Amino acid sequence: MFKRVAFQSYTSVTGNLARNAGCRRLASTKTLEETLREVIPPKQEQLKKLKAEHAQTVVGDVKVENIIGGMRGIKAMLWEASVLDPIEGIRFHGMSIPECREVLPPAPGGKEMTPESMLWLLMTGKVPTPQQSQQLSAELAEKGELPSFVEKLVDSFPKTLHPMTQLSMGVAALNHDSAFQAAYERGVKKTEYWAPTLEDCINLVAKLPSLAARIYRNVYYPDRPLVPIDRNLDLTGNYSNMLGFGNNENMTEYLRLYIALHGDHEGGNASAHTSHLVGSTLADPYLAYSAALNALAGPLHGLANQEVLRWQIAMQKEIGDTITHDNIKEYLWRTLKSGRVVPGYGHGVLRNPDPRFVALQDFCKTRPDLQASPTIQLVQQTAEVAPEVLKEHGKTKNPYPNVDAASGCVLYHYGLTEFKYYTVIFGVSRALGAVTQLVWARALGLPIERPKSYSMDALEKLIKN
Ligand SMILES: CC(=O)SCCNC(=O)CCNC(=O)[C@H](O)C(C)(C)COP(=O)(O)OP(=O)(O)OC[C@H]1O[C@@H](n2cnc3c(N)ncnc32)[C@H](O)[C@@H]1OP(=O)(O)O
Ligand SMILES: O=C([O-])CC(=O)C(=O)O
Repeated sequence: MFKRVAFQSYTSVTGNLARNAGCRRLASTKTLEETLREVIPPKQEQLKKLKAEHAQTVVGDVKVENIIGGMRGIKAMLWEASVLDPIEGIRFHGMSIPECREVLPPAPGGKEMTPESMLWLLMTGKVPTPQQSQQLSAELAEKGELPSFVEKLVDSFPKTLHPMTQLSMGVAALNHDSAFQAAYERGVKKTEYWAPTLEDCINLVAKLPSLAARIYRNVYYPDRPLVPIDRNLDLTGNYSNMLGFGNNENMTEYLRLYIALHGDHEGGNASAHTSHLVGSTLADPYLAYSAALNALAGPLHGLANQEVLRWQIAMQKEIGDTITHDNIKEYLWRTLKSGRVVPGYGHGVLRNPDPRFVALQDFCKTRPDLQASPTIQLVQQTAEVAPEVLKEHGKTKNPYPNVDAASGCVLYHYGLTEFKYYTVIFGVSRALGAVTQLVWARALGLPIERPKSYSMDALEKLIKN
């Protein structure tokens, strides 16, 4: 059994939410930048105080196992937008996923929180009003078009180039118009860095759907014309439209939830950390996020959602129509005995089922068409069997499903069957957290990242002394 209930039910949190939302919600219709101008000074003060009063306070030990174990467990980064609890999962400025789904404004006519609302929460720590969220949608739609040289660049890629490589290259090329880089060349003061960084970050988030949709069109449907951005739609409404799913409101709602949910997972995960590391050199946000996408493209991280679907479909083909727990168990053992990992299971920090997995499953549970889907049923049944098998296998510290176990099957059911594209959607999402940190790192004046490394000989010498 799970160690603790991963999160409260929607209804049980509603009472607290009204209070939380009330104290966080702004009465005004201030823009994102205006809101940031208000919330940055107290945070700068908080950091100053931490430095002055606690610079020498010890918060943990570093053991040899941490050094050789991928720095697992070392508390070593400042990250404002979210904190991951191994048992409860992610909290965005203290708010759980069900709480966010309850209070973050949806798109007009929709029910799911939008990525814009999530971005606002991540950046400011405040729940936006519906007007603020829609104002941000309008700003993103206005800035969403790609420069024509980036369109030409992306159109020149071979169809066989992985969509994640294309996304990373397209994002890097956007730095041609970086406001931060131009401001740096002009000699802008350090204390002013965050404003041009924010400008780049908003532009990046705005342009990601056009870039990602263009890659989808080029690779899979080269004869299909690309739909232009509709200034009246939210970010995901436009993305879904450009992908060719604009007439499927359920798919658009799923994408809103998916993109909002995958937005941030504290700072230590490989993509977020990469963005922060590269950004700490004062490389502009496009270069920092392009690097992050390369980390996301690894199969132990974001590419796992592609691998999960590939693996589940192969399982489906092999098992045929008689899907039983025993058949699934046998398939799981074959995967493990062949020396492969079970994609979508395990985690570097989590020690319970991922609440993002639970939220995506919850989306399926409320829709009979999704419940009837054989692929979704297979994913659900695998989640019932795999933890016991992985426990018996005895290696992974977390035998439960992570978000990638569930994210692809709904896309597949709605007709987005090209697995190699799945991580691109993750890439559209992860920008929310990465850009938030880039803005805050500049606002707080965080330094270049430079941990100390040791060779094994140097480590042995250190141990002897
Ligand atoms: C959005 C995300 O990035 S979520 C993660 C997506 N990735 C996946 O789903 C891929 C499958 N999972 C994994 O490979 C791992 O669980 C990771 C990469 C997520 C975490 O890695 P770690 O923190 O090193 O996991 P952990 O400490 O539990 O690993 C211990 C051992 O269990 C193995 N293990 C971990 N998860 C699995 C798994 N799902 N299947 C089989 N073996 C596993 C590890 O490979 C490791 O084996 P080793 O001692 O032979 O090297
Ligand atoms: O936190 C991690 O290491 C991996 C993960 O789930 C994410 O980045 O979303």
